[in-house]
Order: sequence, then structure tokens, then C-alpha cells
Amino acid sequence: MLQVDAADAQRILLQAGSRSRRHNADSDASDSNDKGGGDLLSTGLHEYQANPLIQALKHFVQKTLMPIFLMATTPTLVILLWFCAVHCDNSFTKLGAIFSEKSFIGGLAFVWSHVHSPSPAIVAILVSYSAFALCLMRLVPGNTVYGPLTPKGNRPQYTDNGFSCFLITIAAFLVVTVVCKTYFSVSPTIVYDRFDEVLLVLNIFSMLFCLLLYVKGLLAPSTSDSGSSGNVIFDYYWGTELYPRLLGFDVKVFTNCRFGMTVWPLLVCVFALKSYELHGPVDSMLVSALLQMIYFAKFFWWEAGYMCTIDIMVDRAGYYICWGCLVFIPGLYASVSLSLVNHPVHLGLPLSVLIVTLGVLAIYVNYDADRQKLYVRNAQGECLVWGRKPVILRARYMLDSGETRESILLASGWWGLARHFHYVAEIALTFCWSVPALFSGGLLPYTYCLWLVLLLTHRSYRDDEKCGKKYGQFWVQYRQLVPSKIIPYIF
Ligand SMILES: NC(=O)C1=CN([C@@H]2O[C@H](COP(=O)(O)OP(=O)(O)OC[C@H]3O[C@@H](n4cnc5c(N)ncnc54)[C@H](OP(=O)(O)O)[C@@H]3O)[C@@H](O)[C@H]2O)C=CC1
Ligand SMILES: CC(C)CCC[C@@H](C)[C@H]1CC[C@H]2C3=CC=C4C[C@@H](O)CC[C@]4(C)[C@H]3CC[C@]12C
Repeated sequence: MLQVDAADAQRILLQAGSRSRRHNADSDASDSNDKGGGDLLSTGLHEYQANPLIQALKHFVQKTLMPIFLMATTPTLVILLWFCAVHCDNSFTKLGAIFSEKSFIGGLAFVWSHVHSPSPAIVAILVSYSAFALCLMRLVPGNTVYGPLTPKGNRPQYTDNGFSCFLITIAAFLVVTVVCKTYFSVSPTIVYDRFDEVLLVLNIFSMLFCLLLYVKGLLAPSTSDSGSSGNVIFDYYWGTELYPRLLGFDVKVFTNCRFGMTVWPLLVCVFALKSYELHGPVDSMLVSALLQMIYFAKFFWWEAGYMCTIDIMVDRAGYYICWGCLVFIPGLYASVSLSLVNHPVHLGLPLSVLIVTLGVLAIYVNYDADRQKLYVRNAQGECLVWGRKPVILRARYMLDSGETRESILLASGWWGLARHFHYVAEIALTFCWSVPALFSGGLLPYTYCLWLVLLLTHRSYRDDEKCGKKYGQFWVQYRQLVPSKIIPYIF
């Protein structure tokens, strides 16, 4: 086992100390004056080398221009995706033709004119689901688990009941479907028929909710991991609190897990049901839905691990993460299944089995990489990875208070292949549940996969930057041990 011992660590830390600022796991979020920034906003590793003018310009672009751009475009983006699926046969070419015919503004007005005012039925469905999810969150038992220590020394506490809540929700969906269809001749596919209304309600609610979170973070923060950057736009976009709680509910657990990550599987079920109502059983829809459901089960099984990822320990509760989970997940992440409703593809058994097998393999690799990291850290490196003692680096870092802590960086197993090899698996599994659409229709079914390539590539830079600041020379050493960012030997 390769280790950096305590004396070595101390020496390296002292060397690094003069250059690297104090950081802990989420110090990127601890002080939004100069840190944080989001997946689409991070700086490069050598930010400090740039001249002041360039730095000021970068700062303006990252903290003001990009947030304005994203907040101005993303609500319409999800509407465009819906429009493309329902009115343009999944074809961006057809969508583009509308814009070239009517001009950009005319095209936007045309698309938005197809969005209906929210009906009471849709509002009632969304409110009822949210109330149901909050009840489960409060009532379903689970072990108490703890998130990583924050820069201010807080340790968030969670009830690990995600998997149970997920199973109960899917079971409830099946019961509601049968009851509604049998006794009231109503189908949950009303959500597909009025998906424009769903997106509109979610958009409006999320923006107001983010405003509430912004004000709450300034006036009544739940923990000391909060504060303003002095830039209203950035604060609204990025958030003013890391772990806000409202009425005793953890906001990020609700937005990310109980809403975004639970509504997504529900939408997959609704869209699969709609496809069944329209065409009978369709294997492309089944293959895609099956892989996604396995992925959701994996996510909730590992939910305690998710509480130690960038989303939770770095990203504050603002537009980026909250609007993202409340609207972008239903609008973009579920768009693969949405796009399959009007495009039934017959795959045949051999191709279906091949896709499911590859998809399950990719889900396993992704899960195993996430698991391996936590396993080695929990065992303090005293364990086996792929049958051998793992190569680890005991990396020291400093808290805001100046206290020194130690973390393990794993350089074996999946984490020895590349610093984010699990992203390859994430993209591969996504491709597997998109490819049942084959290539005859439009590009819409592949939009989520393409988005993920962008998001994860950018995230790998962002994580490198975060870990570089946190671990200083230890991170440099780790990068020497594992030189590839995502794809071994290539990138
Ligand atoms: N579908 C989607 O939209 C997305 C899915 N994902 C998935 O979510 C999961 C989590 O990914 P993500 O949040 O990006 O974070 P990662 O799992 O990549 O975790 C990054 C953190 O892990 C720690 N770390 C980094 N390298 C090592 C190492 N070698 N050994 C031990 N710890 C290390 C660091 O935190 P520390 O401070 O603790 O050292 C680092 O900040 C993945 O499965 C990913 O595929 C992620 C993003 C988007
Ligand atoms: C404002 C928008 C332009 C951007 C919003 C982005 C967010 C919706 C997504 C950013 C990171 C995403 C996630 C990270 C890790 C995850 C674990 C994985 O196993 C399931 C998916 C997810 C929770 C995923 C969900 C969407 C993001 C929060």
C-alpha cells in the first residue's frame, strides 16, 4: 500500500501551505465572495496567475453574465424540448425551421403560445405529490447518517430512508393508476397530455421558491454555512445557504432526492404507460424504462453516498441546484422517455437483451466506483480493492478554523484508471437507455446524453480545481499517480 506518512504529510503540507488557501470539503461554497460557481461557472486551475483585468472580467462573466444567461434561457429550454417531442417529431431540424421561418422572437412566441395555462387538475397533482413526498420524508424510518464536515464545522444529519421512500412511491403510483383507471376512467397519462402545464407550474413555483430561499438565507439561515457574496444575481443563482431547512425539512434532500430524482422515475412510468395506451407493448420503451428504473433503484440504494457529493457538500441551495432539480430533471432528464412516446421502435429480442446487458454493466461500474471510494475511506484504507491492498494517499487539508484534517485519496480500482472514470460509466449507461430510439428519428432522445458529456467534462475540471485548492501538493501528487481525468490514456 502506497501511503504518505504523517511526517511526510506534514512536510508537504508546510510546503504547500504557503501557496494553497485553507480549504475543506466544501470550502468552495463556504464563502461565496470568491468561490462556488456551479458546474457551468468554474474557473481554471491557474486562476491566480491571470492578470487583474482578466480576473475581473472572468469574475464578471462567471458571477453575473453566465447566471443571467442561464436563468434567462433554461426555463424556455425545457419548453422547447417538450415542444420538439410533441410537435416536431423529436427533430431539432423541424424546430429550427420554425425559427428560421418566423425569426427568433417569433419562433419563441410561437412555441410559448402552445403552452396552456395550468389547469386545476395539474396543480392538484403536483401539490398532492409534493405533500405525499414530504410526509414520506418525515415518517418513513431509516438509519441516521451524517454528511461531511462543513467549513464552519457543522455536520449535516440525514435519515437514510431514500430507498424505502422510492419503493413506496412507485407502489403508490401503481395503486393510484389501477384505482383511477378502474373506478374513475382517468389515467395518470394526463401528466403527459398536459406536460406543458406541468413544466409551466414547476417553472413558476421554482423561481418563487428560490427567491424564498435567497431571502431566508440572508435573514434566517439554518446554519452558519451561509452568507451573501454581495452580488444579488449570483446569490439568487447560487444560493445563500448550503444546508437550508424549512419547517424542519432539509430543502436539498427534498428538491434533489424526493422531488427531482423521484419525479423522474414517475415520469418514466407515465410516459411508458402513455406509449402502452397508444401502441401496446413497445420493446424500445420497455428497455429504456427498465434501465432507468434500475438506475433509480441504484441511486436510492446509495443515497447516503450522494450526500457526500459535490451537489450536497459544495453547491448551495439556489437556482442552479433547486430549479435544476425541480424543473431541469423533469424537463431534460426525463426527455428520453418523453421522446419515445411518439416514436415506437421495434428492437427485437437480441438487440433488447444486448442493450439491457450493456446498460446494467455500466450501471454496475458506476455504482461500484462510488461504493469503492466510500468503502476505502470508511475502512481507513485497511481493506482490499480488486483483491489487492489499495494505493492510497493520506492527504491533509485545513478547515476554515485552521485545524488540520486528513482524507484518503484512492488511486486503485476504478479510481486508479482515471480521476473520474465513473463518469465514463455514467455516460455509457445514459447512452444505453437512449439508444433504443435508434437513429431514424430526431436527435431529441440523445440530448440528455450530450448534456451529460458537457456537464461531466466540466465537472471534472471543477472537481480538480476544488480538490487542488483543498489538498494542495497532495492533489498534485495524486494527479501524478492518476494522470487521466476521465478516459484512461486519452483525456
Ligand atoms: N446524471 C447526472 O446529471 C450526474 C451524475 N453524477 C453521478 O453522481 C455520482 C457522484 O459524482 P460527483 O458528485 O461528480 O462526485 P465524485 O463522485 O466524482 O466525487 C468527487 C469528490 O470525491 C472526492 N474524491 C475525488 N477523488 C477521490 C479519490 N481518488 N479518492 C477518494 N475521494 C476522492 C473529492 O471529495 P473530498 O472533498 O471528499 O475529498 C471530490 O470532490 C457519480 O456516480 C456521477 O456519475 C454526477 C453528476 C451529474
Ligand atoms: C441550472 C441548470 C442549467 C443546471 C442544473 C443542473 C442540475 C439539475 C444537475 C447538476 C448535477 C446533477 C446531478 C448530480 C449527481 C447526480 C447523482 C446521480 O446518481 C443521479 C443524478 C444526479 C442527482 C444529478 C441530478 C441533476 C443535477 C443536480
